[in-house]
Amino acid sequence: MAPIARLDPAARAALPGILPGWSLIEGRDAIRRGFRFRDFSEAFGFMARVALLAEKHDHHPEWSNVWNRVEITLTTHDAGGLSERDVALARAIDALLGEGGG
Ligand SMILES: C[C@H](O)[C@H](O)[C@H]1CNC2=NC(N)=NC(=O)C2=N1
Repeated sequence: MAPIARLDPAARAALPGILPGWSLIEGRDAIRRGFRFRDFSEAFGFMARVALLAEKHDHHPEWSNVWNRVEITLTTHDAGGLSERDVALARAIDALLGEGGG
């Protein structure tokens, strides 16, 4: 299997424009976004939908949930940092919420 390429500097610089809701994590080649819902049921429903997306992408989040909050961190373990897989999954997650348009 071909190795997964990490994002090059130009792709990295473009991230804020492509994924405005996501932030680069200090000291780690990863992006993070926090989500807040009405209650646990809505948060967990969102997580279930993200889980299906993750399986479809064969790319899986690091995440946590506290009642109505979900925090998702994306990085590519097989690449040792950010790759296009993270960008694709982040965009798909944003699209679940009706954001990002394409
Ligand atoms: C074998 C399988 O395709 C890999 O282990 C996938 C699974 N999900 C993954 N998810 C993430 N976030 N990074 C990976 O490198 C990764 N690799």
